Formats: sequence, structure tokens, C-alpha cells
Amino acid sequence: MRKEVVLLPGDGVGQEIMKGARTVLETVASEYDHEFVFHEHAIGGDAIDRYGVPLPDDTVKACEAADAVLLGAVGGPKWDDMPADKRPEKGLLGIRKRLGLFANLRPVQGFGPLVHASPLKTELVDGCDILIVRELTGGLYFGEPSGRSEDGQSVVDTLSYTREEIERIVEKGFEAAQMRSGHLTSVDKANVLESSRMWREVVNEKAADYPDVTVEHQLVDSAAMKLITNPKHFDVIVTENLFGDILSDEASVLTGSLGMLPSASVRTDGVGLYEPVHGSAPDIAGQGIVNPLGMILSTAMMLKYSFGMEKEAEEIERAVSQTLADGYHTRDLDVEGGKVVDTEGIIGKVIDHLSTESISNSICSSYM
Ligand SMILES: NC(=O)c1ccc[n+]([C@@H]2O[C@H](COP(=O)([O-])OP(=O)(O)OC[C@H]3O[C@@H](n4cnc5c(N)ncnc54)[C@H](O)[C@@H]3O)[C@@H](O)[C@H]2O)c1
Ligand SMILES: CC(C)[C@H](C(=O)O)[C@@H](O)C(=O)O
Ligand SMILES: [Mg+2]
Repeated sequence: MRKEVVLLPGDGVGQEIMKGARTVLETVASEYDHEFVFHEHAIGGDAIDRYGVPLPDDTVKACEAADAVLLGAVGGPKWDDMPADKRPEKGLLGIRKRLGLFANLRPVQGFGPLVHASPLKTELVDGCDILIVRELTGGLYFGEPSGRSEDGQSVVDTLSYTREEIERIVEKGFEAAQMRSGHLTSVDKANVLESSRMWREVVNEKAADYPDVTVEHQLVDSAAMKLITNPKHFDVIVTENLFGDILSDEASVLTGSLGMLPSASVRTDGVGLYEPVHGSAPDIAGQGIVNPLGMILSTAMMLKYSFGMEKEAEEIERAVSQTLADGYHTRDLDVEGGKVVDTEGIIGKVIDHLSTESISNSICSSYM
């Protein structure tokens, strides 16, 4: 298959992890006889520096025309003093909105080889497998009005959702639960927020269409507590934009590092954007030590969801898992007896496991 992929490396470690994604895809292409054509475009601070805006029109057009988009990360202290509408993060929010990517799927897995990497007790983490379904194009991130009063003494951000926006993401949550364990946790703040009360109403209405799914409502504050005291309680979590942002970084603690989490930003049909959950990590950018596995696992999500390449995606996941099982990891992971390697080192190990020989071995062993 021939696929056009837009690469948006962005800022900070974005450039370093994108190299890993590209190398992995090139290996998959040669092993499986695919052709991935890469088109690199600017976003975030990189785009501000080069073109004066965080989301150039060319970038949007290229993404709209692509088969899929991969994004590294945006932002960093260099642009912290820019006015709100010119910040790098506006580029990311802009592309999500322009492409209509309302559903952000954030799987939290990888506990096999990493079960001892989490600061949480092993028995709490072992066997966890959670999918956070985060609403991505509404809520506080996009509500109007937003800004300061003329005298600078008051400020407003608006949390707004239409019923339709809630319905479509809640449906994604139910569909995911149906395909997994059949349990859905809807996270809100219905004891305080009107938007959450409408959210809860929609979840209860939709539940009738999914009789095979059990639903529970959980307030976001206690959900945050339960996520690290009893994570196995959760399977699919569906929640609004800001709650999903915060809970997913928290959930990364289960894997031992924020650098491990991939994500898919999708809509019902059309182009999808794949991005790790973490940011531009300015504290370690340029040092060659960033963990590229969240980005690499995002490429696996792209192959599965946008290109229907299930087998190829599984091979990437297997290669990552075997690399970790061999004891190799970057320094953000604290694994007793593990072997710390740099970014290039870990990418090389993943590639070794993607080579023809190792793939054919895994195919043989899967029939035994
Ligand atoms: N998708 C995105 O583009 C995205 C996501 C989150 C934050 N950001 C931006 O990134 C900048 C920094 O934000 P932050 O520091 O709060 O969050 P961050 O995710 O960039 O970093 C938080 C901490 O985790 C570490 N970390 C993150 N990813 C890592 C990886 N792959 N390997 C090893 N360590 C990793 C960092 O070194 C840092 O100590 C901000 O400008 C923020 O807006 C962008
Ligand atoms: C950089 C920021 C706008 C972004 C978000 O809040 O959505 C990030 O934290 C994420 O999780 O993708
Ligand atoms: Mg975030």
C-alpha cells in the first residue's frame, strides 16, 4: 500500500522522537512492501519562528490532503511570553479543530515488561489495561468568551458544549467499551458543573442503546484518586477535554513514564492525527535521551486505525514490548537491573526486533 503521511515534528523533543517514528515506518515499509511518502510541515513554535504563526495554512492543507498525520510535540519556554493567540499550543489546538478530531484515544498499557517501573505497588499495576476516551475539540479549550477585561482585573474562560458534541464522544466511549470488557466509566463534575449534568444525562440516555455495557458515573476528583489507588477498577473512561488531559498524564504513572503513552486523535471518518501524550519536554530536549516509545506506539495506532494494517501495528507493539523485556529502556524509566540506553539506542533495539528474521521467528512461535 502507498500512503501519504504528514509529519509535524514541532518543538523540543518533538524533532528527536519523530526520527524514531520515521525509522520505524521505513522498516515496516520495507518488511511489508508498503510505501510511506513523508511530507514534513511546521507547527507550533517552529512555525512561529519560520512563518510567524503557529499553524500555517500550508500545514493545514497538507494535513487535509494526507492519509494520516503524525505529530511530535509543541511548546517551550522560548514562546511562553507570546500573546495567547500566537502561542505554539494554539497550533496544536488549531489543527485538532480544523480536522474535526473530536475523539482522543489514550490507551494506558504496557505493564508486562514495565510492571516494576511504576512507583505504584506491582500488584496494583499488574494486569491494568485502560483506555481514556477524551473529548478533544470542545470544553474550556475552545469556549468563548475567553480573555481579560480591559482593565486587566478580571478574566474569563468558558466551558461550553453542545448536546451533539457530547453525544458523539459518549458514543465513542460506549463503542470502545463494547469492544473491550463492556464496562464504561463516565467521569464528570456533575455536583458542580451544568455541562457535566448534561454530560451525565446524555450518558444515561445513550446507555439504553448499549445494553451490553455497564455504566458508572464517577466524579473527577475521586476518579483521580481511584486511578492510582485501584487502577484495575477501570477499563474505558470517557470524559471531557480538560479532565481527560489531566487524567491521562496521571495514568501514565502506571506505566512508569509519561514518555510511554501514545494517542490517536480521530473523527468518525477522514484523516487521523497520531501523537504521544507527553509534551516538548524542554528540560531534556536536545540531549538525545528522550523516550521515543510513546511516539513509536502512536505510529502503530496510525497503522491500525487509519490504514487497517493490524498485523504491522502488532509487530511494532511486539517489538517495543520485546525491547523492554530485554531490559533496555531510556532513563525516564526506573527499572531495577535494566540497561539504560539513549534515544537512538532504544530506537535501534526496536528496529532490530522489527527485522525480517525476528518477524519470521515471531510468526513461527505464534503457531506453536
Ligand atoms: N502534545 C503536545 O504537543 C504537548 C503535550 C503536553 C505539553 N505540551 C507542551 O510542552 C511544554 C512542556 O510541558 P510540560 O513540561 O508540562 O510537560 P512535558 O510532557 O513536556 O514534560 C513533563 C515531564 O515529563 C518528562 N517527559 C515528557 N515526555 C518524556 C519522554 N518522552 N521521555 C522522557 N521524559 C519525558 C519531561 O522531561 C518533564 O520532566 C509546554 O509548552 C506544554 O504546553 C505539548
Ligand atoms: C499542549 C496542550 C494544548 C495539550 C492539551 O492540553 O491538549 C497537551 O497537554 C496534550 O495532552 O495533548
Ligand atoms: Mg496533556
